Amino acid sequence: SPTTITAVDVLVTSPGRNFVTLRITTADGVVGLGDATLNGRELAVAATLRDHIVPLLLGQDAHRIEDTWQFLYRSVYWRRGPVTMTAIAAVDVALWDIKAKLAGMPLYQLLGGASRSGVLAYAHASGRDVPALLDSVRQRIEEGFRAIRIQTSVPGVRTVYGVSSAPSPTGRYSYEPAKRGPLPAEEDWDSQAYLRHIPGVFETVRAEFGAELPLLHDAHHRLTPIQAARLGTDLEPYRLFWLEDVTPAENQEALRLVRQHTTTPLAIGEIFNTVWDYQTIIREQLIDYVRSSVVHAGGITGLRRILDYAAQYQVKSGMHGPTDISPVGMAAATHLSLAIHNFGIQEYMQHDPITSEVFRTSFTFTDGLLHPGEEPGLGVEYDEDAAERFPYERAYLPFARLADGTIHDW
Ligand SMILES: O=NC(=O)[C@@H](O)[C@H](O)[C@H](O)CO
Ligand SMILES: [Co+2]
Repeated sequence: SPTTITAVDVLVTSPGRNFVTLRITTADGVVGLGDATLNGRELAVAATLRDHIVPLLLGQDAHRIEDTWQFLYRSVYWRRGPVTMTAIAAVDVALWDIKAKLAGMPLYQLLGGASRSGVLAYAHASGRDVPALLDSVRQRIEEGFRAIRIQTSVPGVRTVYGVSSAPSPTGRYSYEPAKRGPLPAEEDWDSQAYLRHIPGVFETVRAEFGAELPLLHDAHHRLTPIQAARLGTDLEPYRLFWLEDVTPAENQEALRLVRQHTTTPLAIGEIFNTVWDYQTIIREQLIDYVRSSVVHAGGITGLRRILDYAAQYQVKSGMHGPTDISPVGMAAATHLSLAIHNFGIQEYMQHDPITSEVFRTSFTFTDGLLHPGEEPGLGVEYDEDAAERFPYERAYLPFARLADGTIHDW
């Protein structure tokens, strides 16, 4: 039939950073794109797709999104996990792209239409010291952002998460955590120094920018539950929009202790990939925002189900949107963020301009709001010739050790 899948290509390219893209083509020549990028383990997903999933897709009907999702989720047998769920996500998003193109409408219309005029985005501001941080906040405000994540260095800690060491070629200070090279970079960490330092940083930022500007902060899994409770309490006077990944959450019950101590809103889950990772923390309302992106949580089909579950408990979306989510993933997120009712906020780190030589997007960022645009489907084109100019180079996320050498969460 015209919607039979006749080609499935796994495309690896590195315009500014590594990306994996799945391209599905039907008999009548309709093309769908899915983002399959898993930062630091890109080739694991590429191999899962190329060696195991592509043979299952050829000859199938591209219209059957739900059945394909259930087939891939259950027939793999070894359920869940970032590699499997990212591979399933790429298939899912590519099929939604095709279906929306066949329907002649932008994907958000197929998901129920717009529930708001635009998608509130937040940007990253960072600085090795507070003056540089304040400049970075000013720059983001000038770019039109209405919500800003604050990350800065910590006295006594040589390196630290979220702070770019030098401007990118475009002068943009966006922070690309993965470093190209044969081995991952080792970073140091000191939770007590961090806990002593951060409240004063927000005191200064609030004094400089006032009480209204929505401020976010990412603790990046580094605190114990009681330390997380301490930080959440100390930050209450600064009324954060959210405090993210405040403690590792494989043990979802750990958030009970944090919740008992603080009213600072909590966001968790960018490294989660199914609703089961969230079941306790959503049902017990231990978090306020679900951080999963479309790319790592089983696609539109997977993430929409997590967010519908979250909506029953007044928990909202806060989709992950770093540079290691490709423009395809960002477009999918923007469509879903526009359509769902329980939208919270959308992370938007802005890719290095070189990325747009491969990915041509039609989503817009205007006056602090993203909009997916009116192109049929996702609204993204992939330039395969350009992609070949940027060969893959292995890159790793850093890891952290404490002063005595003990491995710590990065
Ligand atoms: O909230 N954003 C983050 O935590 C990111 O910077 C993640 O460390 C990277 O995207 C992992 O690839
Ligand atoms: Co984060």
